[in-house]
This record gives sequence, C-alpha cells and structure tokens, in this order.
Amino acid sequence: MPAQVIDGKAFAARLRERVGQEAAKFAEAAGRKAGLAVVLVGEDAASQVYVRSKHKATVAAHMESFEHRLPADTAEADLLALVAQLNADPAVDGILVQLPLPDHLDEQAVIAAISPDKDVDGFHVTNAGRLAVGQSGFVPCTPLGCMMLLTDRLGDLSGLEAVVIGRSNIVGKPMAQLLLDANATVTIAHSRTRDLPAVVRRADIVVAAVGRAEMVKAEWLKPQATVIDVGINRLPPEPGADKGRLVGDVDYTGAQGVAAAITPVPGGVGPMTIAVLLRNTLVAAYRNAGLDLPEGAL
Ligand SMILES: Nc1nc(=O)c2c([nH]1)NC[C@@H]1CN(c3ccc(C(=O)N[C@@H](CCC(=O)O)C(=O)O)cc3)C=[N+]21
Repeated sequence: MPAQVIDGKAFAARLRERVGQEAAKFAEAAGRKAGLAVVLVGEDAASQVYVRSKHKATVAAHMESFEHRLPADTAEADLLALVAQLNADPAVDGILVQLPLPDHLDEQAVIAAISPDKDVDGFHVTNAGRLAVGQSGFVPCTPLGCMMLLTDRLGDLSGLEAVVIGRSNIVGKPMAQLLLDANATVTIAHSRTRDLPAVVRRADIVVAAVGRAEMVKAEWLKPQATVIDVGINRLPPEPGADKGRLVGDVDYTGAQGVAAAITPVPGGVGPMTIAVLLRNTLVAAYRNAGLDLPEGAL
C-alpha cells in the first residue's frame, strides 16, 4: 500500500475557513477588523509571491491587511521606525517582517523591536522563551502547522519516537519543543549528526527541515513512519523549461513505498504556514482587544 498523502492544502483551507468565521465575529464584537501588517524590504521574487498570497488570504479571512514595501537599500533606523509605528497602531494586531532581510540589516535587531504581543511569527526571544518554558505565547507558524497535521493524523503522540532534521530557530528548535510538549521522545539531528540514516530509522515521526532537495532517502525510513516534509526547494530547470520543479527535503516517490503517510511539496506544509499565520493574528486581535476567543474555536 502506498503512503497516504497528508493534504496540507485542504487542511489549511478548512483552518482558514474557521479563522474567517471567527474573524467576522471578532469584527462585530470589537467594532473593527483584526489587522495584519506585512513588511517587505527589497524586491526578492519569491518573497513577493509569499507576500501576495498572505495578503489575499488575510483579506479573504475578513481581516485587514496592511502592506509596507520598502526599497532594498532602506536604512535600519527607518525600518525600526516603521516597526515602532506599527507597534503603536491600534489597528495592527500582528506584525510580520518578511525574512530574509537584505544583508545590511540586522534581523535579530528588527525582530527584537517587534512587540511580543504582535509577534505573530513567534520569532521574538520573548515568545521563543515562553515556548521553551511552557508559557503561552506565539508559536512559529510552520512548526505549529506541522503539529496540527501530526495530531490530526496520529492523535496522541505520547511515547512516539520523533526525529527532527534541522535545528533552525524558526522550524527545527520550536518543532522539537512542540513534540516534546506532546510527550514524544525527540531527537534533533543536524549536519554534524553521525549516521543520520540510523537515527532517522528509529523514528515513528520524521520532520525534515534542512533545505536540501530530496536529501532524506526512502531506505532511511522506518516502515509505516509518518513523514512531514518542510523543505521547499526548486530543482534546476529541465532542458527547454524556464522553471525547475519544486521538491521537498524527502525523496517523495521513494518514501511513498515505505511511509504510512507523507506531506507532498507543494501542497503540504507550505499552505499550513499561511493558515496558522492568520490564526495567530486572530488570537492576537482577541488579546489586544481584551476579548476572549471562544474556547475550541480554532
Ligand atoms: N517573517 C517571515 N515569516 C514567514 O512565515 C516566512 C518568511 N518570513 N519568509 C519566507 C518564508 C517562506 N514561507 C512560506 C509560506 C507559504 C508557502 C506556501 O504556501 N507554499 C505553497 C506553494 C509553493 C509555491 O508554489 O511556490 C506550497 O508549499 O504548497 C511557502 C513558504 C513563509 N515564510
């Protein structure tokens, strides 16, 4: 039996639908829409595509979208001044500064300037710290989306062996913390891990977030593992084509013969990231307005 396909795109569409319904109720109760500000510095083509899809999804979910596009040579002081203005703006519940930033800008300094209560990306040290010690705060969208897919598929994760490949602050580390909070036994593997295939072979759950096209091979997987592929890599174009295919960090075709279930790329984790961003923004809006989000609504 080939692995089941974990349809992140469909799951994300249902989540966006629920968020949209709750956002409409929020607008009624608060007398204003929930607002998300997205800041894009420079002209990076991929970033432009993401920012456009965030904008469309935000508006479709009955929220206000504030887009700020700044030139690639923006001075750090000017970017920090914009962040301060958004922090102070009562119409703005969530702030997202699209990463990566141009090299002359200090990403850590910019993230540190965002109010933790508006940090819907969950990148601020305050939110990272809250996650680390088990306090409520904003959790990064991609790992939270992965957790939603995992618990939907597997239910209770207690005692399962989980291997996270990749140790970034944005995906690997928070993913490991969420799995730990769910009582999985968690290993974080990375570029210096010895015998990665043997480590991966223990895993009931594999989360691949390394950013290397099709690096995780079918032979590494334990039969009936659940595989979450966070990678989005573009292969070089075939002769005659202008764009290469998008692939994940896992050899998808091979893994389908071994795994119980796997997320595709595209259509897996990527759409979840945007849906969770809207969810986090709505949670921020309820908090910032001093209202209670109905229990179990999202
Ligand atoms: N501050 C910040 N927060 C982010 O969350 C953030 C960021 N910066 N910088 C860039 C990355 C990337 N990212 C994606 C979101 C959605 C898809 C997505 O929906 N992908 C679709 C389509 C892929 C395609 O066709 O290009 C899919 O996987 O099916 C992918 C990638 C958010 N990021």
